Amino acid sequence: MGWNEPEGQDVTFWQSHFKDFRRAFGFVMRVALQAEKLDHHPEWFNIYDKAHITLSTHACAGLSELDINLASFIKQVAVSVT
Ligand SMILES: C[C@H](O)[C@H](O)[C@H]1CNC2=NC(N)=NC(=O)C2=N1
Repeated sequence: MGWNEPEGQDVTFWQSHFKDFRRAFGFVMRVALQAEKLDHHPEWFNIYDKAHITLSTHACAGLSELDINLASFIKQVAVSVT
């Protein structure tokens, strides 16, 4: 679990070891609600116990404060899922 180094224009978060689908999708749901609140929407992938999120800001074709803000929220949620 963790962030990759920014590669070019985005930052990717991955979490591959949730215990099951319920936890992985619960994580995605919590991030979705925060994304809607911030009006800032990730690109993501989920299969069973894996969730993979890519953050970028289309408006500036790169990273913005909103990505950093959402990234820190995502990390907090991810570590709180047991
Ligand atoms: C109109 C609306 O505020 C914009 O289209 C928002 C919506 N969500 C967004 N999400 C992301 N990731 N980047 C954006 O530039 C963006 N723009």
